[in-house]
Amino acid sequence: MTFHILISDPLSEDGIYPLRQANGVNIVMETNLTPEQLADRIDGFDALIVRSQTQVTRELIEKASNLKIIGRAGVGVDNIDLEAATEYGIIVVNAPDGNTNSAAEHTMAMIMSMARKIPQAFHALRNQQWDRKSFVGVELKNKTLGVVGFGRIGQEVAARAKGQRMNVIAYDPFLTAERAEKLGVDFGSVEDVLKVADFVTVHTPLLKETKHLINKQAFEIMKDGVQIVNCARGGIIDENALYDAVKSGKVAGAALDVFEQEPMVDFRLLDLPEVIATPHLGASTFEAQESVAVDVSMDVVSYFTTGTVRNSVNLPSVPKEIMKKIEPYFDLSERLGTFLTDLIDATAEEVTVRYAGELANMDVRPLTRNMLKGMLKRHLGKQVNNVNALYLANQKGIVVTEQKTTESKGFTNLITVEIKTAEGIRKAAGTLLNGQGARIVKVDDYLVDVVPEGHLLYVRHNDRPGVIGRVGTLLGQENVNIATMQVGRSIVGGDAIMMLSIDKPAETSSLEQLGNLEEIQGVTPINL
Ligand SMILES: NC(=O)c1ccc[n+]([C@@H]2O[C@H](COP(=O)([O-])OP(=O)(O)OC[C@H]3O[C@@H](n4cnc5c(N)ncnc54)[C@H](O)[C@@H]3O)[C@@H](O)[C@H]2O)c1
Ligand SMILES: O=C(O)[C@H](O)COP(=O)(O)O
Repeated sequence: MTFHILISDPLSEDGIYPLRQANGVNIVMETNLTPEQLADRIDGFDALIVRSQTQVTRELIEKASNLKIIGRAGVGVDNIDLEAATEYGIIVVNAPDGNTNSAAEHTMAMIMSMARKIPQAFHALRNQQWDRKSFVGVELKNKTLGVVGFGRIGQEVAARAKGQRMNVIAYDPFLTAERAEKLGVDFGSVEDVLKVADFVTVHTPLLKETKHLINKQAFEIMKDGVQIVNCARGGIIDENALYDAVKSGKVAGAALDVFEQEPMVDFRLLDLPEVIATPHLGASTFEAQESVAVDVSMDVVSYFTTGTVRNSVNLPSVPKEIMKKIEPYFDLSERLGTFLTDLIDATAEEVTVRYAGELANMDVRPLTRNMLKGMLKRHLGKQVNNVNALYLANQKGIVVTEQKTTESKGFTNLITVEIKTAEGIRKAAGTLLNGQGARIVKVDDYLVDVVPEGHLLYVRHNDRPGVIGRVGTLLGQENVNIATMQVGRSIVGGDAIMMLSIDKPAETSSLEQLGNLEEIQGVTPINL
């Protein structure tokens, strides 16, 4: 049987030698196809290998009736419709480590070029102007670099910036004080970073949460004369807001490798002399291209020879027999992870998952991974799945422990998730009720009975007469319909909680008003 592979973006020829050496493969390289031509060509291929340029849309996937694996020779998978790929049973693999170094080096090259106005000076010289006055730069030494997104590339950039004698302050939802100390950087909230940085560089994926993370308000809190870099993804910085901030003089320099639309169509930013740019070249080195092509080719070969892959972005690796028994708990596990993450406003350091009842006699590792997926997806987005969740948690320094006991306190099975942060331990327990689906039955030490889906509000309050009524009245006035309400308390007149299920997410202003009500200690929205 022949395995047909289409490579639709330029890949290093040296890097695809694992494909060339494999038996039974037919490799087609067509790197100039329009989306329409690609859609016409895709049927009949077993594998598609891309970089960031090919848009692997749902429409394309629906036309690809033989497609089994998509290889992304690079990190970002935002050009691939992962939901559609998963839905159609197509494995997506990427090459997460292969271009880290090149992207970090490019970021430093951009920072230094921007600080010393090298592209502008070169441009003038090319035009035969010997101008030494217009291009006075600033030193990096003793300046503060703010790194937003402290993953593989963010950390490599920080290490290089320290080599330039810069101070580094970073923000990442997974960065703890201990880890920051170990890596020799300061850390704080995203606002802390933006307020003190002389240079800001972003290294997050493009997610719903990071879209326009650097916007008008973010620019307002930055130092006057700040310089800003985006070598991660177009869209993390709001380009209109950046244009205004540069025009007003607030931002003294911007270095961009990536854009909201690629290939670029709106060149307005480049009219500004303070802006320098490259056309998405962060990973464009011989070394990185060879490395990502080798990684992704090896995974494609491994897939069609053994059925296994190393860097899956969407493949649940669960043995069939185990899957059948524990499958009903997959969704509950994931929701418990997301529920607790929404509840906690601090970085997870340790996670313990306790399985009680019949589950204690089974291999529940896939459930733990699913819970971690629920926990991590808020910040890592689509790249986290059942296969890579534990790896990613460990990479973030989170210690994960499973515990089992056959005693389940009245439930056939009970899954309790406990998350330890610098602020203490929070926990939630859930079960499947016979015929009635999933329930969260305990939050911290409060007994509840909550269906873990939709929009929830977790309200901490003092157990006093009239509080529940006031909450109901206010939400009514705000046109928020309460579907269900659960109340739990420690002792009469002591601390208590309300878990409300509401029909639509509450506006920030409604949450603020709720939080200001008498006897209310705090309100946390949870979206499952
Ligand atoms: N310009 C290029 O050619 C090029 C090359 C390689 C990678 N990239 C892009 O760089 C980005 C980072 O790549 P990586 O390999 O370091 O990924 P990574 O997954 O190792 O790191 C991303 C980090 O962002 C953090 N994060 C998520 N949401 C956040 C938020 N709201 N605020 C702050 N941090 C947040 C995550 O916790 C994670 O630690 C990706 O978007 C990738 O596609 C661009
Ligand atoms: O996410 C990535 O790996 C980079 O953006 C590189 O993209 P490229 O493969 O198109 O150079």
